[in-house]
Amino acid sequence: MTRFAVAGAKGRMGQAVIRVLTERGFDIAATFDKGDDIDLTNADAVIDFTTPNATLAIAEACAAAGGKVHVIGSTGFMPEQETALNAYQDRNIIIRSGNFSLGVNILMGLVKQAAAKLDALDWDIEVTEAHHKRKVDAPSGTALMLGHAAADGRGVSLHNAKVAARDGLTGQREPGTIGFSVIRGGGIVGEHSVLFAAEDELITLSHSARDRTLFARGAVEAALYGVKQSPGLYDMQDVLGFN
Ligand SMILES: NC(=O)C1=CN([C@@H]2O[C@H](COP(=O)(O)OP(=O)(O)OC[C@H]3O[C@@H](n4cnc5c(N)ncnc54)[C@H](OP(=O)(O)O)[C@@H]3O)[C@@H](O)[C@H]2O)C=CC1
Ligand SMILES: O=C(O)C1=N[C@H](C(=O)O)C[C@H](O)C1
Repeated sequence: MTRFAVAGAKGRMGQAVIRVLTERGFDIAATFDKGDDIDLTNADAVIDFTTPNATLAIAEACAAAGGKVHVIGSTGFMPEQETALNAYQDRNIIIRSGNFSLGVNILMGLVKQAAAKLDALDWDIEVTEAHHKRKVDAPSGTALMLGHAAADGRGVSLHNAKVAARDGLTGQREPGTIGFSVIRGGGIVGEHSVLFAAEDELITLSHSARDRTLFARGAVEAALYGVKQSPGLYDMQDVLGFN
């Protein structure tokens, strides 16, 4: 039976993961938080919802322990942190997603399809996300995944198309850009929508998360998929068989 370690165990997601593992009767070999030793000796897979810096330290610990399944839910990585993390794919089985829910992973396909069909000169794309007041990164990992799906559909790079902030005398909307808006408040678990706007009609594709347990369930499924894979970089689309 797969033996799990849980990183960020006292956090909102860490607690949800421990609940799901306990309900399903899995062996929790280790739990750790900030300041604790990362001992992965007795674990096959670590589920990690922490911070980018912590995730890099955990990737190193996985590699030092001979290569482990590293399920990464942490968001807010800077480009250089992404590069550093990707370097571990030769040694670890990395399964990383900004959102482990089934719904968001289906939404990504729908967004890509719509973006491919709607002419960039006539249809503007705007991604909106809302989260609880304690979230520290923006736009959310999910919003960025949806932005990438839209950009892929259009055959452009999100890096070039992204407009993440508007304030003051912004000038008119640049055709072909993909805009992001961010709301933070209260206890919102996670709301995402992608608006396709033409002069006379609008399409909105959206997802609403009502409970963190759904992310935790997805992460556990990702780990169970990971123990059957070779070292490499995977995402939730692979786990769900969508790739
Ligand atoms: N991909 C997905 O489906 C989802 C991703 N997330 C992402 O997961 C991350 C965590 O979210 P959430 O649980 O709400 O955040 P929390 O702040 O509640 O939890 C993060 C936990 O990580 C701990 N931590 C910080 N540094 C380290 C370290 N070096 N080693 C081990 N543990 C550490 C924190 O401890 P301390 O408080 O002491 O600093 C805290 O317990 C965020 O990036 C969020 O965006 C969230 C939900 C779903
Ligand atoms: O921080 C959160 O809470 C969440 N973070 C993820 C993200 O950045 O998209 C996933 C989910 O929306 C909740």
